[in-house]
Amino acid sequence: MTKENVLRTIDSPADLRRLHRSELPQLTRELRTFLLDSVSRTGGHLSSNLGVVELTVALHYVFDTPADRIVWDVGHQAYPHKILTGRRERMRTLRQNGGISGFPVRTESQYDAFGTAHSSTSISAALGMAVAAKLQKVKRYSIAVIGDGAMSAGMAFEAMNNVGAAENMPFLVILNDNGMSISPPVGALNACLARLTSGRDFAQTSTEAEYACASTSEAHAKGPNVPDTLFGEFGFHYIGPIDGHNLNALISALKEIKQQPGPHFLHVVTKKGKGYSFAEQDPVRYHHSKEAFGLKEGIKPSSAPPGKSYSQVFGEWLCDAAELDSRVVGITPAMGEGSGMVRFAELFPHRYFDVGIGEQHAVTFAAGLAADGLKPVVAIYSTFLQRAYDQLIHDVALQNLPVIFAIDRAGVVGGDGATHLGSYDLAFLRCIPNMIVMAASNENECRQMLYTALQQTSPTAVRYPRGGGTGVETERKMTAIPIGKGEVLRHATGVSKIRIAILAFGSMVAPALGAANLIDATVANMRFIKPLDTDLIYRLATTHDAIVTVEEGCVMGGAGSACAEALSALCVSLPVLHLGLPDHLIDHGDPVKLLADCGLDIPGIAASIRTRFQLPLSETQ
Ligand SMILES: Cc1ncc(C[n+]2csc(CCOP(=O)(O)OP(=O)(O)O)c2C)c(N)n1
Ligand SMILES: CC(=O)[C@@H](O)[C@H](O)COP(=O)(O)O
Ligand SMILES: [Mg+2]
Repeated sequence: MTKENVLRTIDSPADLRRLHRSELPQLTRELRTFLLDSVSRTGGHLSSNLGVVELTVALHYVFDTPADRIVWDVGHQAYPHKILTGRRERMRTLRQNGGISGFPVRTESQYDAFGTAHSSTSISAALGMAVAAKLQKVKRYSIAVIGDGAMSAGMAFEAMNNVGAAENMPFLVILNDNGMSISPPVGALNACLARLTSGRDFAQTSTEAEYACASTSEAHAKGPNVPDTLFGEFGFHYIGPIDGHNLNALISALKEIKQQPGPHFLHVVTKKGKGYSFAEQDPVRYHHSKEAFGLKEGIKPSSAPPGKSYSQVFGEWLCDAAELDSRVVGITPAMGEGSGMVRFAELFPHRYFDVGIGEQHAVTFAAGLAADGLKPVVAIYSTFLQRAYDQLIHDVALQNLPVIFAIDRAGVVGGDGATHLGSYDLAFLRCIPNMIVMAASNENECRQMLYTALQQTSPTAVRYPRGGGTGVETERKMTAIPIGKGEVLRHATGVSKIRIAILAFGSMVAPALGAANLIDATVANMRFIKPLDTDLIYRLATTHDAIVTVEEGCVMGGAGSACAEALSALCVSLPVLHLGLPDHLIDHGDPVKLLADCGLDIPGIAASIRTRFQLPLSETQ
């Protein structure tokens, strides 16, 4: 091969497996260069991918994919895997409308054995696959690749607790230990891993190959019942830790593992951001880039949109609230940066709890804090709150504990796509007794709603979308909003023959106002999904000919459904149109376009109303 052309010849792992082992180092160099170039053009997850280049090459080199199954935990590190499994050219479409996903998706490729994006599912899924292979008498390997951050979640431990189901089976868990979650790691497991990696003098050179082989055989010599680490206690043959950038060591270890019955646990140590100095130095910033960036310059802070994001508004409010009330504590399940809590963590280190990836624990931990007199604020993305649903009901709501849920990324999120869609929170929160649920229509209202939440003695949720809002300034002064009260922002002027009232929720208030200007409708900012302002609904329903509800959440069971239930209970009958996120998955892409595709922008809302109520264009423009 001539220089710099190996990657071009790899259209599938079968091509990779035809390479001579001596050609692999060049392939990994080209793969890393291609990855960097590609992500710098599209944006997306970077540091984690840079860290698994050698591991990905080694896995596809040693194992017979797609027959052998690889489950990538979270899947944000699966870009090298995508590049090597026939999607090299499509990387330029990554996370864009109609392009390939930033996560493994079964329908995208036969090499994506299992869809991931929410963390810590890989061991369970791969274990299921191993057992399925055995029951179906198929010979194939099942492999979970899980990061040290994802490993700390309850699900990973539930799966390991069940690993006896894979006794003597070709089952392998690879722990990719880069000593980082998105943020620096937290917790006892991390400390345990740090002891493992520092306690053993694992070499950084080719001698590691021998080390890996030796320790594999050693593990087998001991037999499955001899624990040598925490993972050994669970029943794995523990191998490692080995240098995850040493291709020879990786290949030797994997080949050795392949020869022996499982379950195996291979502990590899990698560097997040490997090979790109900006990312190596600042893996937190380079975990993910929202957009394209110059490789020489790196990600610029100036690329942030003008105005405050909702996460910033939340973070500022949290600092102010903590200043005012010493009972306020902030909790994040491993999303401190994304949730806007960096300043709070600096100012109030003893009142800041990054509990690692552990949404269930975060919520019940908050319930405990609230039970004993504190004011816990759980900052959580809508999509990740799904994981703590029972804790929300059983531990918080049933005991009516005043936990505040600051629900970020509610609605369409953009590049992360269907797995991260914050579509369901309104529907799944509004049916829980004792809950108060608000949706912020702009940044200032978000601040005031959070303040309102702090005054409550019941569990209270404030939801807001990813990114910025309307750009309004936040007032320093905080005033509680009357519970369960909406407000009319615009009155129809009477130009239209059909008098329409739009009941708008949260982020849909602004586009609803825009649409109302086109079709001449009344617009109410409902503010509360629960308790709903039924007086306002009654007043509007009895003075208008039709009601339209608009929300950035699933139409089924959401805020609009709550309004329909209220109308029915009030015995008011009139035509109602519900607008919101449809009953199908919303893929990745530009969030503005995705919302427009759902008819949730100004022209879309106006068009849906015109069509439904047969408003002539001439009458309403
Ligand atoms: C249930 C869940 N909570 C939070 C996240 C957000 N998240 C994505 S990657 C990540 C860090 C994962 O760390 P690790 O597994 O060590 O992988 P690394 O990024 O270090 O490669 C987090 C917190 C998620 N995807 N799923
Ligand atoms: C993979 C994952 O879950 C996170 O990295 C997520 O992509 C972050 O999303 P935000 O960019 O919205 O914080
Ligand atoms: Mg990690």
